[in-house]
Amino acid sequence: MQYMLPRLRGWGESMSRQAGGRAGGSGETKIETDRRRIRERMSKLRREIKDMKQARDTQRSRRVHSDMPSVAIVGYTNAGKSSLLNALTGAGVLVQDALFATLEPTTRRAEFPDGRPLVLTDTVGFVRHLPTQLVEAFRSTLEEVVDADLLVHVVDGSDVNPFAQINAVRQVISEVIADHKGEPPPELLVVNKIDAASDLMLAKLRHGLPGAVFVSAHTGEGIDALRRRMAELAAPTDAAVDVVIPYDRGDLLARVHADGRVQEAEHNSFGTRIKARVPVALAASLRQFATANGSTP
Ligand SMILES: Nc1nc2c(ncn2[C@@H]2O[C@H](COP(=O)(O)OP(=O)(O)OP(=O)(O)O)[C@@H](O)[C@H]2O)c(=O)[nH]1
Ligand SMILES: [Mg+2]
Repeated sequence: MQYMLPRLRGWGESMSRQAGGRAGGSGETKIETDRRRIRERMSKLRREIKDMKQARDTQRSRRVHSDMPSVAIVGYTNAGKSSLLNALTGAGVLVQDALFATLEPTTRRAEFPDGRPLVLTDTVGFVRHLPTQLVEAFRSTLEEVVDADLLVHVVDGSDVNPFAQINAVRQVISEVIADHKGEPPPELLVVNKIDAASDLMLAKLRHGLPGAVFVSAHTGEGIDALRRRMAELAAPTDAAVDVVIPYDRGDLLARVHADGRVQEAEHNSFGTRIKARVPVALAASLRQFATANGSTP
């Protein structure tokens, strides 16, 4: 943070608005007021981030056991992520014309057009040149990103340079993924604020981002199309099984361990009782061994 203060005029202005007006002590110049406000805001952010970790861990462990696809809404700060969550779910999450209006991931249940449930998580915004201390803090909130089945990457189409925002966000995502040594979830680009974007910029974006969906969280335009794209991309690739695999089917048991995520395993007189999430094709081969209360597709 410290190293940013000298060149933070633009930020300072937004932060001042966010802090609620431009009081400013007597004799303080505008830039001094801004710097003081940023300092206050950042120490508040640091405290709040510390408190979030525990709640997040609880939320995440719950989700691992859920069959619902999880979609994380990511994007540059102020792109309209929270507005999009509201447009998709009617959640009533805080929306503000301010940097870092959202300080912790918010998860809501939603439905695809065919009625299948999903969980949608609104995340903390990204910026370029985030001070090192804060990168660390925010990165931990981005664990949500690593666990997602799909990333809905929101871009502000009314920004002067949406392409730069996209690159900055992708850079942060790839760093987060590299830290977790995981595979990046698929990404769906969503250009938001088309009601406010210029025709020229929209034309450039349509040309440069052929797979993107164009929406306005404000007017609702494109939201249904977005829902349909999300449903296509977040189709579950695995299924929950609860089976007893006989001891002479060591081959199947080995495949469950190799290709699936085992939640519980115990040996009984009939075979190995196993609860796991496995690829849909393997679930079909296991169907014959389903337990009475277990379910296979
Ligand atoms: N014109 C227009 N403005 C929008 C649209 N969506 C969001 N906004 C405005 O953009 C600003 C930021 O919206 P948020 O939803 O808080 O953005 P965010 O990405 O969650 O921001 P952070 O949580 O701060 O990272 C607010 O002033 C919104 O009213 C839209 O479709 N059109
Ligand atoms: Mg937000």
